[in-house]
Amino acid sequence: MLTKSHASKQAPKPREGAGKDGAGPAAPVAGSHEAAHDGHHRNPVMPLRTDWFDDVHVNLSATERRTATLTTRRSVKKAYQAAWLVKALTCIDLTTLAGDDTEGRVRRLALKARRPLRDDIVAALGLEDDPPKVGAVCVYPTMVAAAVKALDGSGIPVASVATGFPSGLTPLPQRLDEIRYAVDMGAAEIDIVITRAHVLTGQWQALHDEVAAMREACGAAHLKAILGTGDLRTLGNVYKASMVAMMAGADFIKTSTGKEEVNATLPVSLTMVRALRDYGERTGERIGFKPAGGLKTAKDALAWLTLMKEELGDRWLQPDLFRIGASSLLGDIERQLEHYVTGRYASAAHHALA
Ligand SMILES: O=C[C@H](O)COP(=O)(O)O
Repeated sequence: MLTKSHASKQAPKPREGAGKDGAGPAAPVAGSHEAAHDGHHRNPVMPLRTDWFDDVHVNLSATERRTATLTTRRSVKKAYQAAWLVKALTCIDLTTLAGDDTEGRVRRLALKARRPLRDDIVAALGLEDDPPKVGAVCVYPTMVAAAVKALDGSGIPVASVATGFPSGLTPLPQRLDEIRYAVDMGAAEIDIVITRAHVLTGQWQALHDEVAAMREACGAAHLKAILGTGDLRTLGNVYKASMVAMMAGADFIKTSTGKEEVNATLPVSLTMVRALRDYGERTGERIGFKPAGGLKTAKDALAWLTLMKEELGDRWLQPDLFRIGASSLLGDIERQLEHYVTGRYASAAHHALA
């Protein structure tokens, strides 16, 4: 599905200052040994290397065939499904990004983030000693302060969208200011949106410069780069935009805003995950992946967990490298877990929030 003129199977050694093919240094230009305030390693910025993707072509039908098997094969056996669903829950970026958001809604979401499962379900699963919580709460910049306050002491980070989300079409200085505002308010993660026009017109240096500037504005906060894949037209563009975002220091690459006509799909996700794997092979960096937008069912969560496990291995099933961005996924996961422990389904209204 991905073809390159050079042999992609030759897995290069992790970076120690030199690029894979010896054609030039892959050394970082900033922050090589940086850690975020939570102690996690940061992906350093490296110069743009278009030769890493110039000759990459992504075969759409092969990609679709590969992803079709993810949902038909029984990769996750029934007995393990409950454990996988709990795992998925810990990787959710519990999100509210609506025009009618209020601080009250954000506080209710934070309560749900702290205790995403009812106590009786937690007890029946034998998880009382270490009850699960979600990966992060994701909100608009003006809601960050309320979210930080409501999550105080929980260890759950607040993620903020920024940079003129969802279109990203406000002037760059304002977009950078928006990042700094969200960080000042206490956001530990910033979900930026890229300028899709840079991808559609092949302006890779402009895209690199933009994301690198955003990363600098993030300071110690992690940068998650939303590609808006539904706007990018081809899987080749998705691969290239993923590569450039990672070169510019993105700690995570994320599919969608949830506001495009087409949001997270498995073929797009496979393409991004392959880019992430190729980038890791060339540089030694572990980049996170966040599918987002339109993911609503436990079945969706299992499909994406299977993708991560099969393509990248168990290390990418942890919230520091995998998140699912969703405003309405938690309810179905809770419903399925309730069914697992009680043998019956409650009505959806019982799991109305998130
Ligand atoms: O970043 C997360 C997305 O905005 C969530 O999209 P969703 O509302 O379709 O779940």
